[in-house]
Amino acid sequence: MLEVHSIVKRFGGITVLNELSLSLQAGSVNCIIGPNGCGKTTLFNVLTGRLRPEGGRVLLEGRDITGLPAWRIAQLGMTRKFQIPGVYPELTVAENLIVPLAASNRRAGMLATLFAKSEDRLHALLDLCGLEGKAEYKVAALAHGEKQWLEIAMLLAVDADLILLDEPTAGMSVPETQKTAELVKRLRTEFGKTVLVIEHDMSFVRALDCHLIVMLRGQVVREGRLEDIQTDPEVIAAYLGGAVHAESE
Ligand SMILES: Nc1ncnc2c1ncn2[C@@H]1O[C@H](COP(=O)(O)OP(=O)(O)OP(=O)(O)O)[C@@H](O)[C@H]1O
Repeated sequence: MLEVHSIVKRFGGITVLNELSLSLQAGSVNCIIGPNGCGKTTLFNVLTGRLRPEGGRVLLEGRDITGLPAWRIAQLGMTRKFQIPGVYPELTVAENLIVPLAASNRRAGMLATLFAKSEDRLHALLDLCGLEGKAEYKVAALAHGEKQWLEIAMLLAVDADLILLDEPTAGMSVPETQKTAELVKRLRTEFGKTVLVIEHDMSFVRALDCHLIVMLRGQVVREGRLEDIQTDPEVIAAYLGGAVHAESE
């Protein structure tokens, strides 16, 4: 699905991404972990076209997308959630989903059947984000966690193949965090999506039970399952020690 080759990104004299490489299998869930400032969000900005790298290449399903504008990369099938919910607070839950549904149907040239087809998809999306009973609520009235789930469903509505989530559980309670992990897993199991998540919350990482990518100083230093990498001395020193400690507090 995604191949990243030797990406370099500098800000002034500081190299934030230092020949970073990684690849994602289609239909997999992956989680990037790493200490503050190691370049996780910068990587997302490069992948999605918000930042142009000084070196390296990004291939999406074999196609070179390096340096393309963000709107074009979104059109080609990569979509992204920021930390803060990107929802329309003055619209209802259903309306928030209809906007991206309409956009994706129009792209697919299905304007004539837009409403008939969207009805089924709308219900599937409401079910995914657990908001079927609140379809007519104004989004401004939702809890923080509900807004985050709604936005994940909005990403699914545009039908991109690769979904990037930047700290989707930030500001969530423990039950909300667990529910988010279940939702993210469903993106793969029910919808066949490839998912790349940045996350600090180790209870979420455990619940997600997925392929982990450990970043340190702008590079990928380890990959694997949590049980394999959590015993790695470099990972413990760099990140997991502090995170596991934070979880137990
Ligand atoms: N636009 C920018 N201009 C200058 N420096 C930047 C810019 N964006 C990020 N940086 C710097 O690059 C480094 C990596 O930042 P980045 O946000 O990618 O890290 P991160 O791993 O996502 O951190 P966190 O876990 O705290 O979100 C930091 O030192 C940050 O200050």
